[in-house]
Order: sequence, then structure tokens, then C-alpha cells
Amino acid sequence: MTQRKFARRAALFDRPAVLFCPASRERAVAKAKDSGADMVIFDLEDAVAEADKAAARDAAVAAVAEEWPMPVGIRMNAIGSPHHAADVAALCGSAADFLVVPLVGCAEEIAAVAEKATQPVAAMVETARGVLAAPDIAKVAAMLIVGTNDLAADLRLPSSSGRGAMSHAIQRVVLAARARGVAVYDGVFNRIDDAEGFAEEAAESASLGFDGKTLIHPSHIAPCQEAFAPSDADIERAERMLAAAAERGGAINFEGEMVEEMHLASARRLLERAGH
Ligand SMILES: CC(C)(COP(=O)(O)OP(=O)(O)OC[C@H]1O[C@@H](n2cnc3c(N)ncnc32)[C@H](O)[C@@H]1OP(=O)(O)O)[C@@H](O)C(=O)NCCC(=O)NCCSC(=O)C[C@H](O)C(=O)O
Ligand SMILES: [Mg+2]
Repeated sequence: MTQRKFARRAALFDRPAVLFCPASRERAVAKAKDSGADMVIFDLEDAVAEADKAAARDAAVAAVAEEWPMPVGIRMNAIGSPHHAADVAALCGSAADFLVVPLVGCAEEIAAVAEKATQPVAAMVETARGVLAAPDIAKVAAMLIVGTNDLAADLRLPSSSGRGAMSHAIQRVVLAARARGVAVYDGVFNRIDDAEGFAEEAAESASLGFDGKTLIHPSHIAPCQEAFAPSDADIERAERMLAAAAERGGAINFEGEMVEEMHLASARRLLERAGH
């Protein structure tokens, strides 16, 4: 892998708010730039009507050639779709910082795109096959993204099922990503009129260890960043812990709790994320 590809791969971690934006919607594409999102993915797949596929592809390639304040990626149409080959041909040499392949079921599928791409390639894990193959997919992919809508459909979950019915699958994807050292992002929250529901789900995404959450609407960006941000109490505790540990090595009694090196590493990571 080239140096540039490595640098781009490293930039894919710790991006709390990842905004999906239909490449076919010109005003939305323009809006994404100043949205404050931590990463943007222009969509050519589900958000784009069949008749608009070719124009959306051209629009996405043109958009990523501009200057962006955050990494920008493009989600292509799935392997097996009549648009996939044209997407691969147009996107692999584009200026996109990363590409996203939806509905990945096995490592070979993503490898076929990664071989041609000049940038890192992310895999959407959103089928039962994909979840079971996630540890192999993560050997090739630079990032895993859970697709909870497709996953719920593939698992034949009734609409009354909550995320709890997918918790095993979701956590398996996090496990696979962390075992392979790649970034991992949670699925979208479909409602744009339920701020409380969004805040609850974003807090859960953060608590599960995701690098961030994919989003469908600009109104989700700030609450998502808030959910992933370390609280003042977390920051103060991390600072106190590191100060206490600086005085003595090994296991210490920190405010009535055992603290060892792995806790200090987490505290350092937290402070780094908080920009301290
Ligand atoms: C969900 C939407 C269709 C809602 O659109 P709309 O009714 O137009 O929203 P608003 O009127 O509230 O929009 C207000 C302004 O914000 C801009 N906007 C809206 N959404 C976005 C966006 N995602 N990125 C950038 N800007 C956005 C509008 O243009 C309005 O501005 P203006 O035009 O200047 O007035 C819509 O939000 C939407 O299309 N969202 C993204 C859909 C999408 O990308 N879907 C694919 C990814 S999700 C997925 O596939 C999940 C996964 O695969 C799975 O299986 O789970
Ligand atoms: Mg999907």
C-alpha cells in the first residue's frame, strides 16, 4: 500500500458524525461541505433513483475533486448491480479519500474493488453472510460500517423489533474491526423528528466502542458529536488518574479503584480525543 493510502486509512478513525449525502441532490452536496460533519459519504446506492445513477456518479466524482474540510468518500452500487462496473471504473481513480462497498458478503468481494482502488475501501456489513464473514472482510477493508436497515431486512426482523434483536450481530462487527485494527461505524437512525430517540441511540453507539455513527440528516450531526465527546467529568477523572499514576507505577489505588496500565492507556486516548 502506498504512503498516501496509509495516511488516508489512518484518517478514518475517530470521526463521530459521518454524514451520508445522496450524490443526486445538488443542494445537499453543497450543504454537506459546511455541515460540520466529521466525514461525508456521497451515496450512489439506495438514496439514488435508477434514472439518476449515471448523473449521480458524475456529480460525486466532481464533488470529491473539490477541497473538503473533512475526508469524503463515495458509496458505490453493490456487486451484482448493473451499475457496479461503471462505478468501479469511475471511482477507483477518483479523488475520493475512501470508497464504500455496500452489502459485502465475503472478503473476496471487497478485495476485487480494493485491488483496483487508489484509496482505502470500506465494507458495509449488512447481511447475515457479511456479519459471519466480518473477521475476514476486515483483513481487506480499511473500515467496517454496519448497515442496520439491510441487516434487519436480511434477518427478517419484524418492524417492532428494536436494535436489541441485532445486538449480537452489531457487536460482532465491532469485535472483528478491533481485532484487525480497522475503523468501525454504526448504522443510521432513520427518524429525523425524534431528537430524544436519536440521542439515546447515539449514546449507545458510543458505549459500544464505535468510532462514530453514520447519519442521514444534518440535524443529527451536533447531537452525535455530543454523544461521542468525553464529558468534563471524564476528562477531569482521566487527568487525575494520570497524575496519580505518575507518582507510582504498577497497580495503584485510584479513588478506591484499582488502576493499571490499560486504564492509563484508555485515559490517554480519551484526552487525545478531547484535544488535550
Ligand atoms: C431523509 C431525507 C430524504 C430528508 O430530506 P428532506 O425532506 O429534504 O430534509 P429537510 O427538508 O429537513 O432538509 C433540510 C436541508 O438539509 C439538506 N439535507 C437534508 N439531508 C441532507 C444530507 N443527508 N446531507 C446534506 N444535506 C442534507 C436539504 O437539502 C435541505 O437543504 P436545502 O435544500 O438547502 O433546503 C434526506 O435527509 C436524505 O436524503 N438523507 C440521506 C439519505 C441517504 O443518503 N441514504 C443512504 C444512506 S443510509 C443507508 O443506506 C443505510 C444502510 O445502507 C442500511 O442498510 O442501514
Ligand atoms: Mg444498506
